[in-house]
Amino acid sequence: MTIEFDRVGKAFRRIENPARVLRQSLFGGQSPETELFWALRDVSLRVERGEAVGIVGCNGSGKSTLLQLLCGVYPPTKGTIAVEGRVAALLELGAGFDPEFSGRQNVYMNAAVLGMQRHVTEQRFDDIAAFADIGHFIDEPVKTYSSGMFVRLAFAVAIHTDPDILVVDEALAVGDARFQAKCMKRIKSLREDGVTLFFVSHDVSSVRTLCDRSVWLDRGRIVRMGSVFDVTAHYMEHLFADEASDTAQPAASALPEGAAGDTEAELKGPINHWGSHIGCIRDHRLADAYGRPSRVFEYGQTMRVEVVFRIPDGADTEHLSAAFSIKDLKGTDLLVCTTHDENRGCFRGHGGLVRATFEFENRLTPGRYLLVLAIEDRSAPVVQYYEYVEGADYFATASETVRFGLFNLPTRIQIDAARQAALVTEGT
Ligand SMILES: Nc1ncnc2c1ncn2[C@@H]1O[C@H](COP(=O)(O)OP(=O)(O)OP(=O)(O)O)[C@@H](O)[C@H]1O
Repeated sequence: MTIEFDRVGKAFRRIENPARVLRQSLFGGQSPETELFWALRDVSLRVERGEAVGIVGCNGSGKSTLLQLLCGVYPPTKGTIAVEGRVAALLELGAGFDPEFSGRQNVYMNAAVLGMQRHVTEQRFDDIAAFADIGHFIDEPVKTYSSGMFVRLAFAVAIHTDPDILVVDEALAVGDARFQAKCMKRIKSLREDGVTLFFVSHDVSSVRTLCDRSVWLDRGRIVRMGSVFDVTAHYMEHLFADEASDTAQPAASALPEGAAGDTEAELKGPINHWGSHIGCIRDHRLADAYGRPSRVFEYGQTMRVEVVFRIPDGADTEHLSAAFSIKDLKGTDLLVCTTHDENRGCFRGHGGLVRATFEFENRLTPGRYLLVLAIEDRSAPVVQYYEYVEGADYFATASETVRFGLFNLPTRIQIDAARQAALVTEGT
């Protein structure tokens, strides 16, 4: 066991009437009334060494409070928290850095706070500076840094202090794409070394990439906890249901908690199913080039996705779109195809039932995948769903030879003798 939260609650005292504080400071009188606000309630959670837990939830749901309790920033109001191991945290920007000192001085101070001895920091300083990659700014006062530089340095220190538990709160969102990718890579390699990860992000796909478990918080309570795919799918369903029009009826999910597990038996039925016209998708099929239904496809084989749907009453057929996507079992979209983007207005003049057939060469490397089907209204920049089914079907791909990557593009390859070691651009 690395971390255990047992019926943890955290309350903050909030001033009920801020105007009264001002009045009291100006004119004296009765001190302002405060109320207890429970930012977290009854949170029980057990995390084993090496697990990666992604915390999701709307603004104010208690995610940061949970991380701060974990890092010991303040004690819980109720319940107990046990943490075994050294915690390195990237909480809010600025935490742990002194703006008046240079980056270099801050590295030493910050590493010391994180429990590293000075000679170890000395040995690692060049690696830290190289990872942060902020050039001469390393010797400038931190107050002159951009928020991106700040995160770079803070992250560089945190990952070089041999943490047992790494806690990352949104911070990566500040860095540029290259730095984010570098951090993701580094977090993954720390995970392989057995580091426990707590990760808060509004970006569900990075939670899915980095974490195997997830906790969804809402108004301080755990709504759902379990495999990352299952929890984030329900969380997204909730978000979309909120955003969709009032007529949208989120459907009860057909799959129980933990459905994103790995056995075939668990992968039946949709994980996520919602929309304003649920039921407009009448049938679908995965098939080979001859229309024979199949759920196993060879690499390079032609695959078909066939869908029959009823055009929703009153739908604007100019902007109606049928779409499918293929996801890996972590929920990453590997390919997405919509009639709107490929063949806009193709349903013009159609009414009643329509069949859409998508045919493509399977370039997915061996593995298991899920099919998402959607009937969309693309008249506005934000896609509205008449029906969305994540996990409409599941299939596997196979290959006689080893294939790397997620999927490969048809590539023309040419090999010939090179006359010199450099490539020369024609006509220059
Ligand atoms: N020190 C504090 N004093 C009073 N209230 C607080 C304090 N810290 C947090 N809160 C309140 O607790 C609730 C949960 O806050 P928290 O920052 O944990 O949410 P969050 O899920 O991290 O939100 P976000 O996604 O916006 O970062 C919020 O309503 C917040 O206003």
